[in-house]
Amino acid sequence: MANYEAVIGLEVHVQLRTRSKMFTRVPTGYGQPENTLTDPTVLALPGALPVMNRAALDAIIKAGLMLGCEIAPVCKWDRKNYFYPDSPKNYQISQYDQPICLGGAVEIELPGSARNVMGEHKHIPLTRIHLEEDVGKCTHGASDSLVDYNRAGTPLMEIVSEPALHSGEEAYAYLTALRAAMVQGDISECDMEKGQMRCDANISIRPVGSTELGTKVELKNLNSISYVRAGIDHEIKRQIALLESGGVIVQETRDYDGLTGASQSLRTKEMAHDYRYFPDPDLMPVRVDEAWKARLRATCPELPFDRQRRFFADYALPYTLTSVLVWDKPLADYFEEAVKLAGAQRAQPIGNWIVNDLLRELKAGGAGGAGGLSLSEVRVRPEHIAELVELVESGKLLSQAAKEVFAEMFATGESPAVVAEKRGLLAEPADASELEAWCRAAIAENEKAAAEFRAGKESAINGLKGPVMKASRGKANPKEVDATLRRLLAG
Ligand SMILES: Nc1ncnc2c1ncn2[C@@H]1O[C@H](COP(=O)(O)OP(=O)(O)OP(=O)(O)O)[C@@H](O)[C@H]1O
Ligand SMILES: [Mg+2]
Ligand SMILES: [Mg+2]
Repeated sequence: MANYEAVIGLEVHVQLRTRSKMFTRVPTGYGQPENTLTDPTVLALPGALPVMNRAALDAIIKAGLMLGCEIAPVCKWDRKNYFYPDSPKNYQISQYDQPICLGGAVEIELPGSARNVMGEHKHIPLTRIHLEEDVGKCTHGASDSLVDYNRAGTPLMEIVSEPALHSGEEAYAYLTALRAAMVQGDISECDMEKGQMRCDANISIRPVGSTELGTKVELKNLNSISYVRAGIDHEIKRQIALLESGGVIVQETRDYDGLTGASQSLRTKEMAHDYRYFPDPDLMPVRVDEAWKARLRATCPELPFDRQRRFFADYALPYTLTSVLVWDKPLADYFEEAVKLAGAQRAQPIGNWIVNDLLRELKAGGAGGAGGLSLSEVRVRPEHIAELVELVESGKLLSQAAKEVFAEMFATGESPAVVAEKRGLLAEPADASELEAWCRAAIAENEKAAAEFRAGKESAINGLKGPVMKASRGKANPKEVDATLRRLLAG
């Protein structure tokens, strides 16, 4: 049995988050009554002419810059001709041989050996990104079909990867990274359930070691990232089984059903469309100069993996924290705001409070338990987290008390110092002579621990802290206890 390698290229369609459509002022939208977001241009009534939406061009140029594409100095519009009711014009305005973005790459991370271990990174090269208009939506009933043109004319970009992915897992990682970049760049919300991001997967297999590409099968209607992963893995198995049993792979488009996990042929190569592309005579080519690019480059956010590398370098933050923070831009911004206030040396406890405690409360929806709050609705601000960490680090708040303070602060939005004061949770500044007396007593009563510590067993000091804390009824400042014990033990 030969060993096969899978080769996968993805075509990803992303709706741009513009207020109006690609070639007319009609607003874009989802969930409105059918055929209300239309006008003569959307409906292709005689005499209607397209006018380009600058915001859509801005968005695709920004996307291209974020992904390291070359922005073509000149690009043009072409008509992709086909006859189907989802397009009243009988063609779709797209870009054929002169797309706006060329090259570039999507950086991906594969799963690590464990959840808390960083996985391998790869750069998946892009072929191109072009701009086109979305089409309408057909709903087929038993005896008739209905068409809704609300979606028609929505700015849509198509991101085409090189055939450089090799498994469903890699495709999953690619789509995750791409979606995060587009969401963080405010280019699209990429909600796959609303069709704002859609993916076609082209899949072939070849014997390991071969450099030629095999015959590709295109999978359509993959409407979640998990379905893409499952659909690809299913198709790879199907192709291998077919070749192993002496069959041949035919170039075709298949439909994958994420619910049943089965696929069926939609059309084969013989039935493929001939789109008769030609330049659209109603639209001028687009020239993108340096100033336009520079203006958009200034708006590009740091990509998640770049931010993660900076978090490692600047804050020595562990992977378990960075891998949660960087995928959520508002959360990572919140973290950095708190760090700015409390100092980089406190980044780790700040990260812990945010990733563990704040996120848990957000998921639970706060004290009311309504479930699912967003960061913008939360009353705890970064300065509160910074202050809380400072109180703990200075020894004024013990960790159990800090948890109580956090819960109350989350509920009321009061500052941690105010909450701690009000509830009498602050550690009392110990009288120095009293503290020293407690420490001397603890050393005298725990000769073994004291001797072990003096002999170099660092952890033995913990056996002495307990009695001191007990004597102080939990109010002593642990930092001061530690310092006093060390001074006495050294003397
Ligand atoms: N043999 C192959 N095996 C796997 N992937 C392939 C193979 N050949 C091409 N691809 C991938 O298929 C995709 C082709 O997309 P492209 O939009 O260029 O053409 P298309 O699918 O023919 O056109 P359309 O947009 O009409 O679907 C790319 O992502 C490319 O990497
Ligand atoms: Mg394509
Ligand atoms: Mg295709």
